[in-house]
Amino acid sequence: MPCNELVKLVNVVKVYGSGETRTYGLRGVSLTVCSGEFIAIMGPSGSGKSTLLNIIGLLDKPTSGKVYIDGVDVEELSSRELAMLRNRKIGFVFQHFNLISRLTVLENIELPLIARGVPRRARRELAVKALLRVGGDTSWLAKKPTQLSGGQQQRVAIARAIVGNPDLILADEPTGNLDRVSARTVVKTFIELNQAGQTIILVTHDPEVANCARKIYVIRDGRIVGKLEPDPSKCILNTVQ
Ligand SMILES: Nc1ncnc2c1ncn2[C@@H]1O[C@H](COP(=O)(O)OP(=O)(O)OP(=O)(O)O)[C@@H](O)[C@H]1O
Repeated sequence: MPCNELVKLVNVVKVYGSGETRTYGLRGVSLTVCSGEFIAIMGPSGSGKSTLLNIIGLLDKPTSGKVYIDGVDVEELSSRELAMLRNRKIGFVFQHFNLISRLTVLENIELPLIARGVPRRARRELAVKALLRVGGDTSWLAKKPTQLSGGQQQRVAIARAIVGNPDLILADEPTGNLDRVSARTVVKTFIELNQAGQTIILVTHDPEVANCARKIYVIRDGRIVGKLEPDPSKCILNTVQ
């Protein structure tokens, strides 16, 4: 199948600090992600997984190297254009959900649409649709995030990530804070989104989550050091009853 290059990194290096505190986040990563892929990134603590995801997600800039999103060289963009590209193309899911506690579930899900100027009624419709798509319930809409369980909060966070129909979902340890049953539900949601055509890049420590992806990259000490073939029989959907 031809590859529509949604993400392309060329020799990306990220250095934090300077002088004695100089630390390498990434030491030269080249990576192409085609539309429709579902990639897991695994590696030990401090290997550069979050740095990589933040650079792909345009939350951070490389020290050197190139980042292209859907063919656009992001270095050429103003900060406003960058924010617009991020808003339209990328949805984020985090380990700690990162929902805003003083807003309701509905308001949290609507956030990416507010930045785009979508009118209120259309926002609500899209938010409800996104919530139902991830297995959520409309009775959650008026609640505050803390009134929900961890697994439910993560579903709300996924709804927020997909509400604007982004090309790419980036998930940083999305099951890291969940019990096994909730983790399973969240992974099932990602699989369904991917089967519907969504591109997903997911960082995880958990082999039972990585084995649900269609490709696994291993990162160590700031470099992609290998690619593993996922074993679906060891995917959490097939191991947790
Ligand atoms: N803001 C920062 N300032 C200085 N060093 C940083 C910063 N962010 C990351 N690093 C360093 O960069 C390296 C890669 O960190 P990163 O958080 O990307 O790893 P990780 O694989 O996501 O780790 P974990 O699994 O523990 O979350 C580590 O040595 C880390 O200490």
